[in-house]
Amino acid sequence: MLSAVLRFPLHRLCPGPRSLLGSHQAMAASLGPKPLVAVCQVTSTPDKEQNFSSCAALVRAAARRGACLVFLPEGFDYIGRDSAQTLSLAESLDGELMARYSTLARDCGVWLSLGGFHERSADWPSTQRIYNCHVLLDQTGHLAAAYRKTHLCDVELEGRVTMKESSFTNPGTEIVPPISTPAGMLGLSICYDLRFPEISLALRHAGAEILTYPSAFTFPTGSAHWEVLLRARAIETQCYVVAAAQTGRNHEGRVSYGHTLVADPWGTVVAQCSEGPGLCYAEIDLEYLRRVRREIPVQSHRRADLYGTVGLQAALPAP
Ligand SMILES: O=C(O)CNC(=O)[C@H](CS)NC(=O)CCC(=O)C(=O)O
Repeated sequence: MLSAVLRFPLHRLCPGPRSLLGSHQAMAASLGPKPLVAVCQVTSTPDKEQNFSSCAALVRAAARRGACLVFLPEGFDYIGRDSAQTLSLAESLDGELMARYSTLARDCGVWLSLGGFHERSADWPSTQRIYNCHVLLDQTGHLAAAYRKTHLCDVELEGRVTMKESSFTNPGTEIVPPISTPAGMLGLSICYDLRFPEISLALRHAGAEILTYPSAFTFPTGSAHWEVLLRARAIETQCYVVAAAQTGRNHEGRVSYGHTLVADPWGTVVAQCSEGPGLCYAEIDLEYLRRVRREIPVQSHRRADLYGTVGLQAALPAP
């Protein structure tokens, strides 16, 4: 049976991947419509089945609107009540849940950024810890990239927030070079990584045009830091910044800050979700990005002779 989404012209607003289009100049000359991205805000719970239905409904709605790349937040698969439950629900990248997302990407013909999948890897039997893995699927459902969160959130705000991600998660050991997507070159990070400008600069040096921070921020830290940090990363790197977020009550003991947003390379918030689960959309204008970079060429004004080469030493190839 044909699913409902197939009745809609899915690729109306989506040019093909950069690699198929050739150089930046060819892209600029192509005068096609600007790629549209969709950013999802959800309230994941420990119920994986329910979370999948909610996320899939948002992805289908985004595909109907013509988005070519859809972003889901950290913990899109589930948010566990405690670390024991979080560990017990985790799957591998070739498990059942990823297979369902792969089918979803293929059926809808969209790329999926699945931030913060709880991944059981080959070292699970020995470490009994998981990875916090940002999975990127292409529009045929194939794995385009996987980045494992490198900065783990071990934070204690006295009497308010206790997070000890390292007690159940192994840190990732590498940064992943930006990936060519139909919306632009995409650099992958996750949540707490947002606090480290070094990784954003490393991705920028390696050619990123869009940085993404799928997140599950706490309320006290989110209300003080979320938008400021996201806009700062956008301004410093002159990239689009896309941040899908968990919102609301995930379970009895946890509330997430929400405020899913997209900032453009000038730092302007160009899309934002309101309260509760939902979607926001943004056009990615790479002509505008290039203008911002031309007008304020910070990248060529850096004084590595004075303060070293933050981000440049990363083991990433230059574009
Ligand atoms: O554990 C899961 O299931 C999903 N992962 C998370 O919720 C992670 C680790 S506990 N949360 C953050 O990194 C919040 C960062 C934050 O709030 C800040 O930097 O202020």
